[in-house]
Amino acid sequence: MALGSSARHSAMALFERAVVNLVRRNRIPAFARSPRALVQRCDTRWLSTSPALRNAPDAPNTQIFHHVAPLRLYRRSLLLEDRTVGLVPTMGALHEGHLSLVRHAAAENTDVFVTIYVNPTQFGLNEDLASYPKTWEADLQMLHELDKELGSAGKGRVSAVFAPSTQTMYPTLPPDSSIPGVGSFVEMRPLGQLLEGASRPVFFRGVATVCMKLFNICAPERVYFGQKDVQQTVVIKRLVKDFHLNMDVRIIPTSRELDGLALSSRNVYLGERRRNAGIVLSQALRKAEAQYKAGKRSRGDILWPAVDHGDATLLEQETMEPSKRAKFQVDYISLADPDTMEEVDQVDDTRGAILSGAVKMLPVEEPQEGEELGIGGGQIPVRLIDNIVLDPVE
Ligand SMILES: Nc1ncnc2c1ncn2[C@@H]1O[C@H](COP(=O)(O)OP(=O)(O)OP(=O)(O)O)[C@@H](O)[C@H]1O
Ligand SMILES: CC(C)(CO)[C@@H](O)C(=O)[O-]
Ligand code: BAL
Repeated sequence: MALGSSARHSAMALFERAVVNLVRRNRIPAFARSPRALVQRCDTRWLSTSPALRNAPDAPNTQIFHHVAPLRLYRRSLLLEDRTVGLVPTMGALHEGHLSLVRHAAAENTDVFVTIYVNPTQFGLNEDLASYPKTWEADLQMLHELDKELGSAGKGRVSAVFAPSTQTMYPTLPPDSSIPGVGSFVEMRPLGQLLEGASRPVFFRGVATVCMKLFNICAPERVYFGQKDVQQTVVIKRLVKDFHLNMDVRIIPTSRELDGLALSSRNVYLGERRRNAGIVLSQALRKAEAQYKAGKRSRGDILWPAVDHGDATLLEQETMEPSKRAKFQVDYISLADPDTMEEVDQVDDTRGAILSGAVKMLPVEEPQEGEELGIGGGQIPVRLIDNIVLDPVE
């Protein structure tokens, strides 16, 4: 008999409670208390369905979860075995940057949970939610390959992928992306309204809210975030501190292309012309960093070469033929305090600072026959962000 979705959820909750009670009262035999045995009855999917194959060293090891109850059950069973969980939240469309987070998580934990969920509440009403890249099968394949590699290296394994629906993540529907927004949200003010938050007003409300949910569901010992999204890392650290969340936050260095462009899921929309021009941001930030390394501490001294480089590159593009150029808008170049992301006039040597920037790559003009234009034919505007940490000086 098919159950309706709320009946299924209640059944799952009852099942979970029953199992936990049995485990507490020691009524579940040892073999059945293994994480795998416990979740096999739930609606999870293995990358391999054969138990014999799963036990081989390079066998598919990762379970896919779409619902909260079975994942919680699995998490609790890991706890009973003194295993630790490192959580890597993502929006999918995985690339080497994401894999680097997983590798770091596997080096410090017995089990890595990767979440794949394109969270609607962090996208404003006019942002690119609808066109955000979705590459589910390729993502699973990448995680599977990485898990095999981790298995042979004797590291922690990618034991769970959590890919919930929006109904699961937002039980009180619908999720709202409007300002001020109706729903249950976590917000950090003014931190979430600065820089990225100024251009994407609901972004950090959505990020903090969905991460709070993911943290509550997965109960990890450690959470892993990329340095590329620096303001997001500050928001997450604040979330963990202000809400007394019992987990450590790890920040992993930005993975880059050889020329310095930060890897990003949205890069697939750039195409060759915009990709070549998009390097302007990382170049500009490097110029400002060089000033800091040369002993400059005032805002003007540090930032002017970055702003100058942006202006000069833009001018260069504007004087090219429309069929060759890639125009962009600089949203901001910032020099900010590492804990508050508020702009600073002078860098305090004991605190250091964050150099960051955002540019919007505009749709390409006069696309050419045979030109590599990226997904969307070069017509989807692409927001690029990047940053450099200016370390405190001893
Ligand atoms: N180049 C990178 N190096 C290190 N971490 C990264 C990199 N790109 C993304 N991450 C991290 O991966 C996690 C998931 O990010 P997300 O799925 O949004 O990918 P993304 O590449 O940042 O996509 P987007 O195009 O939305 O910026 C975040 O913690 C993010 O900071
Ligand atoms: C942290 C995150 C997964 C929340 O949706 C997202 O903002 C991201 O991928 O950086
Ligand atoms: N990596 C941040 C997710 C976003 O841009 O929505």
